[in-house]
Amino acid sequence: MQIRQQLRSFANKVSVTRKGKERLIVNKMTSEFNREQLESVLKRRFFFAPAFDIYGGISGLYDYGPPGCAVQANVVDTWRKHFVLEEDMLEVDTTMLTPYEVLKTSGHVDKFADWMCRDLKSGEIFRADHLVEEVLEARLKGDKQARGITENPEEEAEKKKKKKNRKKKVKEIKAIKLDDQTVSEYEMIVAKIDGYSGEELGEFMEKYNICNPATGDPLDKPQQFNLMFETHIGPSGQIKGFLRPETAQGQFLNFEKLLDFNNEKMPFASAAIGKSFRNEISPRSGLLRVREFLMAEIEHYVDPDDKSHPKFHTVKDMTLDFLPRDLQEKGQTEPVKMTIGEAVSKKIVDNQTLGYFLGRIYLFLMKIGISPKKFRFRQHMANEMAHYAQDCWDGELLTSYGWIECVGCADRSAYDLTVHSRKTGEKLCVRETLAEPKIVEEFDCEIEKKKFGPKFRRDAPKVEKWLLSRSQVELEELAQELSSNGKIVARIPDTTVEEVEIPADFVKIKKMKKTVHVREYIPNVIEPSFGIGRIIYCLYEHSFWTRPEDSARAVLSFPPLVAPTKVLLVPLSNNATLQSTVKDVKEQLKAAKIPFKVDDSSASIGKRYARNDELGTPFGITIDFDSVKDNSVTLRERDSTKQVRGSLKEIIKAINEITYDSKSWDEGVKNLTPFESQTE
Ligand SMILES: Nc1ncnc2c1ncn2[C@@H]1O[C@H](COP(=O)(O)OP(=O)(O)OP(=O)(O)O)[C@@H](O)[C@H]1O
Repeated sequence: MQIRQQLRSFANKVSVTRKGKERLIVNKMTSEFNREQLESVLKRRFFFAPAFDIYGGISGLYDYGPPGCAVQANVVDTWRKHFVLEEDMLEVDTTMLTPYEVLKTSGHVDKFADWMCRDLKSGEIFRADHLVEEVLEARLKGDKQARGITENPEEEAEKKKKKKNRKKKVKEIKAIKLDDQTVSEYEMIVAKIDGYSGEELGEFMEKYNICNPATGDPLDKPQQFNLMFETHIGPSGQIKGFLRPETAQGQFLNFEKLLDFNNEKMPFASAAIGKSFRNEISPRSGLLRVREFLMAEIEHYVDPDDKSHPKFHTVKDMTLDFLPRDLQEKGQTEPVKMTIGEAVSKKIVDNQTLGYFLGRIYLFLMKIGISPKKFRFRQHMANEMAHYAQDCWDGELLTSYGWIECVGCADRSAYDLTVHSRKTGEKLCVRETLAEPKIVEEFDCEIEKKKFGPKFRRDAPKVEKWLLSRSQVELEELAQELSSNGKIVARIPDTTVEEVEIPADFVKIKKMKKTVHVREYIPNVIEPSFGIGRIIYCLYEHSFWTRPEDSARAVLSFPPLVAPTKVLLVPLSNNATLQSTVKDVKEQLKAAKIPFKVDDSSASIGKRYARNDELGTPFGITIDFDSVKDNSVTLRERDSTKQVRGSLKEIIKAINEITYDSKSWDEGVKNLTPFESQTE
């Protein structure tokens, strides 16, 4: 929820116990998990690599290689089917280049920023909150050491092992005892680190003497740094713009066209998948904090008076891990298990539509292979959210860097449509014909049209349009302004003057009884927002393990649905007799649209399988001399290394059912013959 976090100057402080940001210090994974080994596999097998590598790279920019691309394509495909198709969403593809005006109106130009501070000597730049956090955590750790308090020995050993390879700002931890008061102050700051203003961070830096941790040189006061990449559109350099920091604004701006496309029916949702750009001050933790990343966002438009969801019953009995704000306020970090139905009925989750999407987000993540044990929904604290947001939950995944926000799900109220409507004068609202006409008391705006031309000249149509498109709340304010000042003074978009003065005799704004046939409202927006790259990195961690009998043999246990290649085809040997069968099997796999790779190298079958376990290939088909005789092949399952034998037709059927119909291995191969093999 970047925009909500960045717009928190509206809601200054966060009293959150500890948001799961990347933690360079605490590795909460099981002791078997070895991040260096995973990273080495991902690098060696070219899942991804630093962009512009041979030029030295630029931090926060990465290229995906063939397996990384295939995983991404499969995750995006699953997302599209799970949300866009199953939920009848309207997908749009909007431009990444966004004019200044749009992002000024949305609040990004003023508020989409983090705090940075500069080393006065070397010019090195630090992200202020990360720096304060890391320095204080290091001092707290030094204090524990000085007091002889040891942490979990397993974790300690793991950390020592990794310490050497880690590039950290805080290089050394000195065992220095702090007084109790300082310890509790440090702990409180670290716990609430997400919510401090630049001024407060500056005060901590001064009070606790926080300098460049590597050199001890002094740092400048924190300055706000806008995270958007600025550019100019067109050769004149006159049109200022930005690379978009989220896809959401492009969707809001198309609201009217989408509503029309949907035959004016509500509720409905738009969706977009596309790159977003954020000039992060200190990109780190691999794919988790980068400067260019793929987002998949949904904007679900709903009646503010009725946030029920027709399919809520399909998720209401799902039990999930929730970390609500009241628990966080009490310092609790353990989530509670609850059904979505209970969370909504107790108003822990604000409404059914939000609850419905929490359920759908969870199901999507499980489908692509995220571990249910490393997932939780954490609610934003009341003052962590933007002032307009009604409720907001982050889908967080546990990684070796700690709990990481991978999906945000917020009720953004009517904020975005309202600000864009105000700015452009376009009504971004829903008009619903009422079953029965209603008598209502409403503000009405009558204008003396003939007076507008002579006074406002070219601006006249814009002033008229602006007045006639005001909402009820705005009309009430304008009526008060007219009665107290005798005129309206307003900034009206695209007029030739900065402020327009409308005299009292040009316009009458009065409350009157009216019979209305139409109800007009600005919809609220429920927004699930996915960072695809972050999710994929978590999937890599959650899928990674090594064979107990040989820790050098790494496996990526992707579900077949998202695995880059589904089948490894291995001829038993290079004997020419097998060639025509191999060709035949290839053709049949192609016809069945099953992505496969052939490994006909001279390496042993076991080695060939092991190489592909690292790529997460879920199935192996072995072609041997019996295959030539009777067209039977063996099928090997990556995780269990179990094998079965059957005709190629039966094997293809089993692969398809396991991959695309979510059948388990046992179910998929129940009619095939178990096969004992010495190949592993
Ligand atoms: N720098 C980034 N690199 C990779 N993914 C990101 C980055 N920033 C945001 N995302 C992804 O986009 C999703 C939606 O963006 P949102 O604005 O909610 O994030 P955010 O709250 O700014 O994240 P953070 O607090 O970690 O910076 C996040 O849940 C995350 O998955």
